[in-house]
Amino acid sequence: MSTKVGYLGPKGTFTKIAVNELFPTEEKIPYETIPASIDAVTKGDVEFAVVPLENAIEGSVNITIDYLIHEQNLPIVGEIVVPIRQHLMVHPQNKEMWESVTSVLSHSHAIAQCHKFLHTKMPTVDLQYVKSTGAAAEYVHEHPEECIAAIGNELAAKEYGLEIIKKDIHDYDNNHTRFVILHKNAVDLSTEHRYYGGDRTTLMVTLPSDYAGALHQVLSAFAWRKLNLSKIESRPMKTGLGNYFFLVDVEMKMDEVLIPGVVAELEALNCSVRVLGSYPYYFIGKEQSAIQK
Ligand SMILES: O=C(O)C(=O)C[C@]1(C(=O)O)C=C[C@@H](O)C=C1
Repeated sequence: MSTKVGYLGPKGTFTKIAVNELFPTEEKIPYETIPASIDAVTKGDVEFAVVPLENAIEGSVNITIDYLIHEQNLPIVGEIVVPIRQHLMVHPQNKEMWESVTSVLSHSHAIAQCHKFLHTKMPTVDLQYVKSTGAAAEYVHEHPEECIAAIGNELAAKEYGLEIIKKDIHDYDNNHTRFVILHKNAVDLSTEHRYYGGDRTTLMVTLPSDYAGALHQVLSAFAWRKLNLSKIESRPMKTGLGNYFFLVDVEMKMDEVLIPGVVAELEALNCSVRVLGSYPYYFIGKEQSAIQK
C-alpha cells in the first residue's frame, strides 16, 4: 500500500508544490481546507499532511497554528520552505481584454502578498477570497464567460490552462512560505535530502498569570544555554483578553540535555510547555541560494 499525503488542494496550490518536492512518488490527496487536511491524518485517511504555517510577507497562517493547538494535537515531523512567486492569470479567451477584469480571486494570504500591486494597478477590481490559489485558478478555468483573474503560481496556470498576464506581482522579493509536515507519530524524516537545511524544535510555552518578568525569565532559560531562537510569536489562548501562549522555534534537534533542561526550568517557573515537534527542515532552491552567496 502506498503512502498517502494530504494537502490543501486542488492541484496547482503552493502546498502542492511543497508536496511534489518532498513526496514525489507518494499518493497525493487534495483537501479543500487546512483543517480538513489535518483531520485526514487523525482519521487515518492519509499518513502525512502538508499545511502552510508562515509566509515571509504576510506572517503566520493562523488557522494552522490554532487548529494544531486547540483541535488536533499532531506532531510536526518536518518543514519545507518554498519560494513564492505570485502571478496574475486569466482564461486564454480573455487574454486580450485582461485590463477590464472586474474581479481578482485568490487565497487571502496571496492577495495580501500582492496588496501594493492591486492597490496601485487595479484599484477598482473586486477582490474575492477563495479557499486556495488553486481553487481560484480552477474557478477562472471553469468560467471563461466571466472577465476575472486569479492570483497563483505557474503550476496552477499550467494545470488549469490559464494565461499568465503579469508575472511576479508580489510586493516584496524574497517571498517564501514555510509548510509543516504532520503525522500521527513523531516519525523521523530523512536528512539525506538535497534540500535538507538543519533541524528545529518548536515549543508552546504558556506563562503563569500575573508573574512580573515571566517572559524575561523564559527567554533567559534559552539564552544562558546559548540556544538560538529563530522565532517567537504570541497567539491568543482564546480564554479571554490578555491570555496568550508563545510559540518558540529553537534551532536544534531535541537532545537529552539542553532542551529538556529548558523545559524543566520553565516548569519550575510554573509555565506549561508542550513540544510541538522536533524535525528536519528543507529549503527548495537551497543549492541555488548557496551558489548566489
Ligand atoms: O493557496 C495556496 O496555494 C496555498 O497553498 C496556501 C498559501 C497560504 O496559506 O499561505 C500558501 C502559500 C502562499 O503563501 C499563499 C497561500
